[in-house]
Amino acid sequence: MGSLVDPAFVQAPEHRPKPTATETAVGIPLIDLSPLLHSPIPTDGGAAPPAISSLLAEVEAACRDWGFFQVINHGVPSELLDNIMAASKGFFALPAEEKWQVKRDEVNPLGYYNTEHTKNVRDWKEVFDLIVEELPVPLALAEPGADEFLSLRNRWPEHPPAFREACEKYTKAMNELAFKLLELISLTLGLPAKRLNGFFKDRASFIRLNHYPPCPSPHLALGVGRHKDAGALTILAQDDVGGLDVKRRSDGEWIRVKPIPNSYIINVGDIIQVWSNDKYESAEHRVSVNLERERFSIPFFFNPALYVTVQPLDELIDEKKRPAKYNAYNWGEFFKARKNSNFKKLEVENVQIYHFKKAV
Ligand SMILES: O=C(O)CCC(=O)C(=O)O
Ligand SMILES: [Fe+2]
Repeated sequence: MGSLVDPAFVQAPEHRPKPTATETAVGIPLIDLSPLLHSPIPTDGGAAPPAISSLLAEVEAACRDWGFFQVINHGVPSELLDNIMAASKGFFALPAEEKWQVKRDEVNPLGYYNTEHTKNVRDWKEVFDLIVEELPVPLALAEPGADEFLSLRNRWPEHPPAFREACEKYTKAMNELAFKLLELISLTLGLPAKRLNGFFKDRASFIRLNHYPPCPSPHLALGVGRHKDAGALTILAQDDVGGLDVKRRSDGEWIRVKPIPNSYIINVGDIIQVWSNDKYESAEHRVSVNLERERFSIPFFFNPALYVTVQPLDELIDEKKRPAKYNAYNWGEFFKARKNSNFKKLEVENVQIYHFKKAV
Protein backbone atom coordinates (compact mmCIF):
# COMPACT_ATOMS: atom_id res chain seq x y z
CA MET A 1 0.00 0.00 0.00
CA GLY A 2 2.93 2.30 0.56
CA SER A 3 1.37 3.67 3.74
CA LEU A 4 2.53 2.90 7.25
CA VAL A 5 -0.91 2.33 8.65
CA ASP A 6 -3.52 -0.34 8.09
CA PRO A 7 -5.69 0.69 5.09
CA ALA A 8 -8.77 0.63 7.38
CA PHE A 9 -7.51 3.93 8.84
CA VAL A 10 -6.82 5.69 5.57
CA GLN A 11 -9.14 8.61 4.78
CA ALA A 12 -10.24 9.36 1.21
CA PRO A 13 -7.88 12.03 -0.24
CA GLU A 14 -10.41 14.87 0.12
CA HIS A 15 -10.80 14.19 3.85
CA ARG A 16 -7.12 13.94 4.77
CA PRO A 17 -5.71 16.64 7.02
CA LYS A 18 -3.33 19.15 5.46
CA PRO A 19 0.28 18.89 6.73
CA THR A 20 -0.22 22.09 8.72
CA ALA A 21 -3.43 23.05 10.45
CA THR A 22 -4.73 26.53 9.85
CA GLU A 23 -3.62 28.63 12.80
CA THR A 24 -5.83 31.67 12.92
CA ALA A 25 -5.92 34.69 15.15
CA VAL A 26 -9.70 34.47 15.14
CA GLY A 27 -10.76 31.01 16.21
CA ILE A 28 -13.92 29.84 17.89
CA PRO A 29 -15.27 32.44 20.36
CA LEU A 30 -13.98 32.49 23.93
CA ILE A 31 -16.69 33.25 26.47
CA ASP A 32 -16.10 34.21 30.10
CA LEU A 33 -18.85 32.64 32.22
CA SER A 34 -17.94 34.55 35.39
CA PRO A 35 -21.22 36.55 35.35
CA LEU A 36 -22.91 33.25 36.26
CA LEU A 37 -20.79 33.02 39.40
CA HIS A 38 -22.36 36.25 40.68
CA SER A 39 -25.85 36.46 39.18
CA PRO A 40 -28.38 33.67 38.75
CA ILE A 41 -29.90 32.94 35.35
CA PRO A 42 -33.28 34.73 35.32
CA THR A 43 -35.97 32.05 35.36
CA ASP A 44 -39.01 34.22 36.06
CA GLY A 45 -39.22 35.97 32.71
CA GLY A 46 -37.88 39.17 34.27
CA ALA A 47 -35.13 41.30 32.73
CA ALA A 48 -31.63 39.87 32.98
CA PRO A 49 -28.97 41.94 34.77
CA PRO A 50 -26.61 43.67 32.27
CA ALA A 51 -23.75 41.19 32.78
CA ILE A 52 -26.07 38.28 31.94
CA SER A 53 -27.55 40.12 28.94
CA SER A 54 -24.15 40.62 27.40
CA LEU A 55 -23.28 36.98 28.11
CA LEU A 56 -26.48 35.93 26.32
CA ALA A 57 -25.51 38.03 23.31
CA GLU A 58 -22.12 36.29 23.16
CA VAL A 59 -23.66 32.83 23.46
CA GLU A 60 -26.21 33.63 20.78
CA ALA A 61 -23.57 34.88 18.33
CA ALA A 62 -21.29 31.89 19.00
CA CYS A 63 -24.10 29.35 18.52
CA ARG A 64 -25.27 31.08 15.36
CA ASP A 65 -21.91 31.75 13.69
CA TRP A 66 -19.87 28.73 14.79
CA GLY A 67 -21.91 26.19 16.73
CA PHE A 68 -18.75 26.03 18.89
CA PHE A 69 -17.20 28.13 21.67
CA GLN A 70 -14.77 27.84 24.57
CA VAL A 71 -15.64 28.83 28.13
CA ILE A 72 -13.50 29.99 31.02
CA ASN A 73 -14.49 30.77 34.62
CA HIS A 74 -17.10 28.03 34.34
CA GLY A 75 -17.09 27.13 38.03
CA VAL A 76 -15.88 23.51 37.60
CA PRO A 77 -13.07 22.92 40.15
CA SER A 78 -9.86 22.13 38.26
CA GLU A 79 -9.00 19.16 40.47
CA LEU A 80 -12.05 17.29 39.16
CA LEU A 81 -10.64 17.48 35.64
CA ASP A 82 -7.11 16.70 36.84
CA ASN A 83 -8.41 13.60 38.61
CA ILE A 84 -10.40 12.20 35.70
CA MET A 85 -7.53 12.94 33.27
CA ALA A 86 -5.16 11.03 35.59
CA ALA A 87 -7.67 8.17 35.82
CA SER A 88 -7.98 8.08 32.03
CA LYS A 89 -4.19 8.01 31.52
CA GLY A 90 -3.87 5.27 34.14
CA PHE A 91 -6.55 3.19 32.46
CA PHE A 92 -5.21 3.46 28.91
CA ALA A 93 -1.70 2.61 30.15
CA LEU A 94 -2.93 -0.80 31.37
CA PRO A 95 -1.94 -3.93 29.44
CA ALA A 96 -4.31 -4.64 26.54
CA GLU A 97 -5.68 -7.79 28.19
CA GLU A 98 -6.82 -5.78 31.18
CA LYS A 99 -8.56 -3.20 29.01
CA TRP A 100 -10.33 -5.97 27.10
CA GLN A 101 -11.87 -7.13 30.40
CA VAL A 102 -14.20 -4.13 30.18
CA LYS A 103 -14.73 -4.08 26.44
CA ARG A 104 -17.96 -2.99 24.86
CA ASP A 105 -20.04 -5.41 22.82
CA GLU A 106 -23.05 -5.37 20.54
CA VAL A 107 -25.51 -5.67 23.42
CA ASN A 108 -24.00 -3.07 25.72
CA PRO A 109 -22.04 -0.27 24.01
CA LEU A 110 -20.35 0.94 27.21
CA GLY A 111 -16.75 0.27 28.16
CA TYR A 112 -13.46 0.02 26.30
CA TYR A 113 -13.16 0.01 22.55
CA ASN A 114 -10.42 0.61 20.00
CA THR A 115 -11.95 -0.08 16.62
CA GLU A 116 -14.51 2.68 16.29
CA HIS A 117 -15.39 3.83 12.79
CA THR A 118 -16.63 7.30 11.83
CA LYS A 119 -18.27 7.31 8.42
CA ASN A 120 -16.86 3.83 7.81
CA VAL A 121 -13.18 4.74 8.23
CA ARG A 122 -11.41 3.49 11.35
CA ASP A 123 -10.42 6.15 13.91
CA TRP A 124 -6.86 6.32 15.29
CA LYS A 125 -7.88 6.15 18.93
CA GLU A 126 -9.02 4.05 21.85
CA VAL A 127 -11.99 5.04 23.99
CA PHE A 128 -13.80 4.24 27.21
CA ASP A 129 -17.52 5.12 27.36
CA LEU A 130 -19.69 5.39 30.42
CA ILE A 131 -23.23 6.52 31.03
CA VAL A 132 -23.57 9.31 33.53
CA GLU A 133 -26.71 8.15 35.30
CA GLU A 134 -27.62 4.51 35.00
CA LEU A 135 -31.29 4.13 34.14
CA PRO A 136 -33.70 1.44 35.19
CA VAL A 137 -33.69 -1.50 32.76
CA PRO A 138 -35.42 -1.97 30.36
CA LEU A 139 -34.94 1.49 29.01
CA ALA A 140 -38.13 3.28 28.19
CA LEU A 141 -38.26 3.91 24.48
CA ALA A 142 -41.31 5.27 22.70
CA GLU A 143 -41.60 2.09 20.65
CA PRO A 144 -43.68 -0.76 22.01
CA GLY A 145 -41.66 -3.95 22.39
CA ALA A 146 -38.42 -2.02 22.39
CA ASP A 147 -37.25 -3.58 25.61
CA GLU A 148 -34.59 -5.55 23.83
CA PHE A 149 -32.97 -2.14 23.42
CA LEU A 150 -29.34 -1.60 24.39
CA SER A 151 -28.57 -2.53 27.93
CA LEU A 152 -26.65 0.45 29.23
CA ARG A 153 -24.65 -0.67 32.24
CA ASN A 154 -21.32 0.80 33.17
CA ARG A 155 -18.34 -1.52 33.16
CA TRP A 156 -15.89 -0.33 35.77
CA PRO A 157 -12.24 -1.38 35.44
CA GLU A 158 -10.42 -2.57 38.57
CA HIS A 159 -7.55 -0.18 37.86
CA PRO A 160 -6.68 2.53 38.49
CA PRO A 161 -8.44 2.32 41.89
CA ALA A 162 -9.64 5.94 41.87
CA PHE A 163 -11.18 5.59 38.38
CA ARG A 164 -14.83 5.25 39.30
CA GLU A 165 -14.83 7.99 41.92
CA ALA A 166 -13.04 10.41 39.58
CA CYS A 167 -15.61 9.74 36.85
CA GLU A 168 -18.58 10.10 39.17
CA LYS A 169 -17.43 13.38 40.69
CA TYR A 170 -16.60 14.85 37.30
CA THR A 171 -19.97 13.84 35.98
CA LYS A 172 -21.85 15.76 38.65
CA ALA A 173 -19.96 18.95 37.82
CA MET A 174 -20.57 18.45 34.09
CA ASN A 175 -24.31 18.08 34.66
CA GLU A 176 -24.43 21.36 36.53
CA LEU A 177 -22.51 23.18 33.81
CA ALA A 178 -24.64 21.57 31.09
CA PHE A 179 -27.90 22.79 32.66
CA LYS A 180 -26.51 26.33 32.94
CA LEU A 181 -25.55 26.29 29.27
CA LEU A 182 -28.90 24.80 28.29
CA GLU A 183 -30.73 27.55 30.15
CA LEU A 184 -28.62 30.25 28.51
CA ILE A 185 -29.29 28.73 25.09
CA SER A 186 -32.99 28.54 25.81
CA LEU A 187 -33.03 32.26 26.67
CA THR A 188 -31.13 33.08 23.47
CA LEU A 189 -33.92 31.33 21.54
CA GLY A 190 -36.42 33.70 23.17
CA LEU A 191 -37.79 30.93 25.39
CA PRO A 192 -38.05 30.68 29.19
CA ALA A 193 -34.76 29.57 30.74
CA LYS A 194 -36.11 26.17 31.80
CA ARG A 195 -38.09 25.45 28.64
CA LEU A 196 -35.82 22.58 27.58
CA ASN A 197 -35.09 21.11 31.01
CA GLY A 198 -38.02 18.65 30.93
CA PHE A 199 -36.47 16.73 28.02
CA PHE A 200 -33.53 15.90 30.30
CA LYS A 201 -35.52 14.36 33.16
CA ASP A 202 -34.40 10.80 32.41
CA ARG A 203 -31.38 11.95 30.48
CA ALA A 204 -29.01 9.56 28.78
CA SER A 205 -25.76 11.54 28.98
CA PHE A 206 -22.40 9.93 28.35
CA ILE A 207 -18.78 10.54 29.09
CA ARG A 208 -16.13 9.32 26.71
CA LEU A 209 -12.46 9.07 27.57
CA ASN A 210 -10.46 9.43 24.36
CA HIS A 211 -6.83 8.42 23.90
CA TYR A 212 -5.13 9.22 20.60
CA PRO A 213 -1.73 7.49 20.42
CA PRO A 214 1.01 9.02 18.24
CA CYS A 215 0.34 8.06 14.62
CA PRO A 216 2.99 7.08 12.02
CA SER A 217 0.86 8.53 9.18
CA PRO A 218 -0.94 11.60 10.50
CA HIS A 219 -1.46 12.86 6.95
CA LEU A 220 -3.56 9.78 6.06
CA ALA A 221 -5.51 8.92 9.21
CA LEU A 222 -7.65 10.90 11.66
CA GLY A 223 -8.19 10.48 15.40
CA VAL A 224 -11.91 10.97 14.73
CA GLY A 225 -13.19 11.43 11.22
CA ARG A 226 -15.37 14.41 10.35
CA HIS A 227 -18.76 14.24 12.09
CA LYS A 228 -21.41 16.19 13.95
CA ASP A 229 -22.40 15.29 17.49
CA ALA A 230 -25.87 13.76 17.53
CA GLY A 231 -26.95 14.83 21.03
CA ALA A 232 -27.99 18.20 22.46
CA LEU A 233 -24.73 19.71 23.74
CA THR A 234 -21.14 18.52 24.12
CA ILE A 235 -18.75 19.81 26.79
CA LEU A 236 -15.21 18.80 25.87
CA ALA A 237 -12.01 18.90 27.89
CA GLN A 238 -8.78 18.54 25.94
CA ASP A 239 -5.17 18.40 27.09
CA ASP A 240 -2.42 20.75 25.82
CA VAL A 241 -1.56 18.78 22.66
CA GLY A 242 -4.26 20.11 20.34
CA GLY A 243 -5.81 18.38 17.35
CA LEU A 244 -9.51 19.28 17.36
CA ASP A 245 -10.43 20.91 14.06
CA VAL A 246 -13.76 22.70 13.54
CA LYS A 247 -15.12 23.41 10.09
CA ARG A 248 -15.63 27.16 9.80
CA ARG A 249 -19.09 27.91 8.46
CA SER A 250 -18.08 31.01 6.51
CA ASP A 251 -15.59 29.28 4.18
CA GLY A 252 -15.47 25.58 5.02
CA GLU A 253 -11.85 25.83 6.27
CA TRP A 254 -10.76 23.48 9.08
CA ILE A 255 -9.72 25.58 12.09
CA ARG A 256 -7.61 24.09 14.89
CA VAL A 257 -8.99 24.81 18.39
CA LYS A 258 -6.21 26.18 20.52
CA PRO A 259 -5.87 24.44 23.89
CA ILE A 260 -6.53 26.88 26.74
CA PRO A 261 -5.75 25.62 30.25
CA ASN A 262 -8.80 25.09 32.44
CA SER A 263 -11.31 25.82 29.69
CA TYR A 264 -14.06 23.72 28.14
CA ILE A 265 -15.09 23.55 24.51
CA ILE A 266 -18.84 23.63 24.00
CA ASN A 267 -20.66 22.61 20.87
CA VAL A 268 -24.25 22.56 19.81
CA GLY A 269 -25.34 19.07 18.73
CA ASP A 270 -27.90 17.96 16.16
CA ILE A 271 -30.78 18.01 18.65
CA ILE A 272 -30.39 21.73 19.34
CA GLN A 273 -30.18 22.27 15.61
CA VAL A 274 -33.57 20.57 15.18
CA TRP A 275 -35.20 22.19 18.25
CA SER A 276 -34.06 25.61 17.03
CA ASN A 277 -35.27 24.80 13.48
CA ASP A 278 -31.78 25.60 12.11
CA LYS A 279 -31.24 28.89 13.95
CA TYR A 280 -28.24 27.08 15.42
CA GLU A 281 -26.39 24.42 13.47
CA SER A 282 -24.23 21.66 14.79
CA ALA A 283 -20.78 22.11 13.27
CA GLU A 284 -18.70 19.45 11.65
CA HIS A 285 -15.47 18.64 13.48
CA ARG A 286 -12.70 16.06 13.46
CA VAL A 287 -9.51 15.19 15.32
CA SER A 288 -6.08 15.28 13.70
CA VAL A 289 -3.32 13.17 15.21
CA ASN A 290 0.43 13.68 15.20
CA LEU A 291 3.68 11.76 14.96
CA GLU A 292 5.14 12.46 18.37
CA ARG A 293 2.61 13.13 21.06
CA GLU A 294 -0.30 11.15 22.42
CA ARG A 295 -3.41 13.18 23.19
CA PHE A 296 -6.22 12.78 25.72
CA SER A 297 -9.67 14.36 25.61
CA ILE A 298 -12.93 13.90 27.49
CA PRO A 299 -16.24 14.82 25.87
CA PHE A 300 -19.41 14.90 27.98
CA PHE A 301 -22.41 14.33 25.74
CA PHE A 302 -25.49 15.97 27.26
CA ASN A 303 -28.43 14.04 25.86
CA PRO A 304 -32.18 14.01 26.53
CA ALA A 305 -34.13 10.94 27.62
CA LEU A 306 -34.13 8.16 25.02
CA TYR A 307 -37.94 8.29 24.71
CA VAL A 308 -37.90 11.97 23.68
CA THR A 309 -39.37 12.83 20.29
CA VAL A 310 -37.10 15.41 18.69
CA GLN A 311 -38.74 18.07 16.55
CA PRO A 312 -38.62 21.85 16.04
CA LEU A 313 -40.07 23.63 19.08
CA ASP A 314 -43.64 24.82 18.61
CA GLU A 315 -42.86 28.34 19.79
CA LEU A 316 -40.27 28.78 17.04
CA ILE A 317 -42.53 27.59 14.25
CA ASP A 318 -44.93 29.65 12.24
CA GLU A 319 -46.78 27.75 9.51
CA LYS A 320 -46.38 30.62 7.06
CA LYS A 321 -43.23 32.50 7.96
CA ARG A 322 -41.08 29.84 9.62
CA PRO A 323 -42.38 26.37 8.83
CA ALA A 324 -40.82 23.38 10.58
CA LYS A 325 -37.79 22.13 8.67
CA TYR A 326 -37.67 18.66 10.22
CA ASN A 327 -40.00 15.74 10.73
CA ALA A 328 -40.10 14.35 14.25
CA TYR A 329 -37.82 11.45 15.18
CA ASN A 330 -37.30 9.30 18.22
CA TRP A 331 -33.98 10.05 19.94
CA GLY A 332 -33.50 6.51 21.28
CA GLU A 333 -33.85 4.98 17.82
CA PHE A 334 -31.46 7.54 16.34
CA PHE A 335 -28.94 6.92 19.09
CA LYS A 336 -29.14 3.16 18.69
CA ALA A 337 -28.69 3.33 14.92
CA ARG A 338 -25.66 5.60 15.33
CA LYS A 339 -24.06 3.38 17.97
CA ASN A 340 -24.44 0.31 15.77
CA SER A 341 -22.88 2.05 12.80
CA ASN A 342 -19.90 3.15 14.90
CA PHE A 343 -19.45 -0.41 16.07
CA LYS A 344 -18.86 -1.90 12.67
CA LYS A 345 -18.13 -0.86 9.16
CA LEU A 346 -21.28 -0.57 7.08
CA GLU A 347 -21.79 -0.21 3.37
CA VAL A 348 -24.09 2.79 3.77
CA GLU A 349 -23.87 6.17 5.45
CA ASN A 350 -25.07 6.20 9.06
CA VAL A 351 -28.17 8.06 10.23
CA GLN A 352 -28.01 11.88 10.05
CA ILE A 353 -30.56 14.58 10.88
CA TYR A 354 -30.84 15.63 7.26
CA HIS A 355 -32.63 12.32 6.70
CA PHE A 356 -35.48 13.90 8.69
CA LYS A 357 -35.40 17.19 6.81
CA LYS A 358 -38.74 18.06 5.24
CA ALA A 359 -38.88 18.43 1.47
CA VAL A 360 -39.41 22.10 0.53
O1 LIG B 1 -11.08 14.63 21.02
C1 LIG B 1 -11.66 15.64 20.64
O2 LIG B 1 -11.14 16.75 20.70
C2 LIG B 1 -13.05 15.57 20.06
C3 LIG B 1 -13.67 14.21 20.06
C4 LIG B 1 -15.03 14.20 19.43
O3 LIG B 1 -15.37 15.03 18.62
C5 LIG B 1 -16.01 13.17 19.81
O4 LIG B 1 -15.63 12.21 20.51
O5 LIG B 1 -17.20 13.30 19.39
FE1 LIG C 1 -17.54 15.04 18.32
